[in-house]
Amino acid sequence: MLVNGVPWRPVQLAGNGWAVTIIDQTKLPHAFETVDLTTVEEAAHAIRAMLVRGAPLIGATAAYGVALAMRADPSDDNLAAAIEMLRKTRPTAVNLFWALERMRAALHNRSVEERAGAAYAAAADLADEDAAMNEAIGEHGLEIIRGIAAKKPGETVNILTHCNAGWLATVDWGTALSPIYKAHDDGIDVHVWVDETRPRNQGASLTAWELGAHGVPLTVVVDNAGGHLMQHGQVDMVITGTDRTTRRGDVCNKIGTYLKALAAKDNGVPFYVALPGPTIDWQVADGVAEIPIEERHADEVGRISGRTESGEIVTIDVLPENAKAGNPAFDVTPARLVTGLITERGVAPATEEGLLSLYPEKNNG
Ligand SMILES: CSC[C@@H](O)[C@@H](O)C(=O)COP(=O)(O)O
Repeated sequence: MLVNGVPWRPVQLAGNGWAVTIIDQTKLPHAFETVDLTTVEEAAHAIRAMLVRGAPLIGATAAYGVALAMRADPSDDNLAAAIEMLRKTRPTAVNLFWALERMRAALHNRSVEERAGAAYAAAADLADEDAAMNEAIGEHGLEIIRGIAAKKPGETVNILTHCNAGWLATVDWGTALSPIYKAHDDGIDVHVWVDETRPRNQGASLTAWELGAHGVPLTVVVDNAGGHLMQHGQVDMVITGTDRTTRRGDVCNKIGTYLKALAAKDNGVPFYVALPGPTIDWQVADGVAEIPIEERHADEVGRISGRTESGEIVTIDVLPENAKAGNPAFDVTPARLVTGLITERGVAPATEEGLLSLYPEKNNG
């Protein structure tokens, strides 16, 4: 996507051809700052501290982290150590583990002389594939939006989304936002309700920033507004991303997604989830019982950052002293609440049969 007319990916090779440039997403929307990662430790820190975030982007950054490690020391021991370090950064997005296993498979048979070059090539392939998959998700999702638009000619299509599943969360296009970009570019009158997405405000800070930069009309709402908007006919569909989708179609996404799905069910609003194939964890069936949910630091709940009128970025406390805060970062929406899964291969019902119809090579039963 373009930033001030310049094409950007949230992870890309630096001008020197070997460092890895990321956008520091903790600074958005107030400042667009980039950071050059030069070591695997820096890549691990960027994922853990959420300078980069979003399931596909976490995977792509980890892949480049392995490349940085191989440039420094291409030994077997260092390959294993780099993968182990990166595996521990965040527990929920399965794209991280998928990307690391793909890097291991691409490199374990390579000689140490070949490893660094092969690692950069494998990371670049993975990144390009992510961008292509997300663009395809956009095309399939566009058909759904077209269908809704056709039923209300001359009226706005109102779409609610949670967290940030746009181009900032991927290598390009995004997952949930990709169909919205396609619809907007196609001339469909779309408007997006953007959940602010406490505690880190990925909706208010990132989704609003990137949709706004592309000219897509949006309104930021507090996380609890969605049910009310749906009751009053102001939401035509919900689209979210996912960090891990089980083989039977349960979806794990940013905390609060489940409540939106319940409200959508109660109000007859279609609830779609957009994802590339690597976000499916074929080993897992029951998302509630089996997906590890990241518990993040209580400070994310107890503090809020923002910009003062004078332009200074400040962090303030919002809790009484000594109040305990809990911070589960994701929740699981059971498949029965999901209208459809929008993938790069098409749209499937959220069932094992539905997913296997799109990914028949995963059918080993
Ligand atoms: C295309 S991104 C899908 C998900 O990763 C996204 O919706 C999300 O929940 C991101 O969470 P985050 O904690 O910001 O990494």
